[in-house]
Amino acid sequence: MKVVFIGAGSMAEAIIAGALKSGALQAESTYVTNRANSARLTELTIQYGIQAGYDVETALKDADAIVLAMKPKDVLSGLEAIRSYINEGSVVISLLAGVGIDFMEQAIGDRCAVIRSMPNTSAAVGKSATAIALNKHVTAEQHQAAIDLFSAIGLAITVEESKMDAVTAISGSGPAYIYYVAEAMQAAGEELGLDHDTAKSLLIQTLLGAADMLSESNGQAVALRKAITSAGGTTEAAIRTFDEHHVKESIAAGVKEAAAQSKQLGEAYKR
Ligand SMILES: NC(=O)C1=CN([C@@H]2O[C@H](COP(=O)(O)OP(=O)(O)OC[C@H]3O[C@@H](n4cnc5c(N)ncnc54)[C@H](O)[C@@H]3O)[C@@H](O)[C@H]2O)C=CC1
Ligand SMILES: O=C(O)[C@@H]1CCC=N1
Repeated sequence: MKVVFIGAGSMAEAIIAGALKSGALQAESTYVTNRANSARLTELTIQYGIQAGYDVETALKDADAIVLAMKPKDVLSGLEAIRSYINEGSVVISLLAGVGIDFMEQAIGDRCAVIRSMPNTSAAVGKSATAIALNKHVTAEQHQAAIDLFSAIGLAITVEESKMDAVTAISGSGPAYIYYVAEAMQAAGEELGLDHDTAKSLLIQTLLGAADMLSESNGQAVALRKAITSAGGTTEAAIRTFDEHHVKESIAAGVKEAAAQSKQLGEAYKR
């Protein structure tokens, strides 16, 4: 499968790395281009053995899928670059936050498969949570190929496009919320007298273990928390303090604000 990435940033690299490793992509038929940074293209060629360069004709001709991997603000220049290579059999996969399917259809013509996706940066370690939304031209085969590509970098599910703001707020930005909690726990551990590395090792293993427990129990967060919380014990003291500070409500408010921001950013890319 010939796949061309328009944009050579961190999301493109994360997907390329995961998909090459899993065999969903082959180096000889994976192309990447960017706007200006040729050193970056050389770096990707050396690291992954993929095809990188500025010869758009070679890259885009007969491509099975074109992945838009630039920042949303550059979407029009990206769509303009690919427009003359699009035909009825093309598949355009967008990674761009907030850019609506109808916006892309208007720029390249409402004639080929367009798949809007929202991965996250954990793609770099094969653990993205990716949601995709499809336009009406996507065939069952193209849908499966997209699921296979994103499954190579983690979990891949299909949603209605109207859910993308919620998806972005939960899993697109989500890793950052966990890092935010990690920052606070690391700082508190050090204030309590642990050295930096000890606090870090304990914290990382605690997050990994909790994520595995949550996964194995099929998301039973409340039950898992209660199992740790002894009456009159330390966890109870912590949770009581969190509740006094309305931490749960604050997190929910933050997630909702992210969704509102996603919606607002998307207004500029709607037709
Ligand atoms: N970072 C994240 O957590 C997530 C990012 N995304 C989306 O992924 C996309 C890419 O993000 P990053 O990789 O962080 O961006 P980045 O800024 O690292 O890379 C963007 C690349 O696009 C290239 N580019 C821009 N216009 C171009 C054009 N017309 N033709 C060819 N190349 C062009 C730039 O040269 C650069 O190589 C964004 O749209 C973002 O919304 C999606 C999910 C999560
Ligand atoms: O913060 C952002 O806007 C992007 C979208 C999801 C993750 N990062």
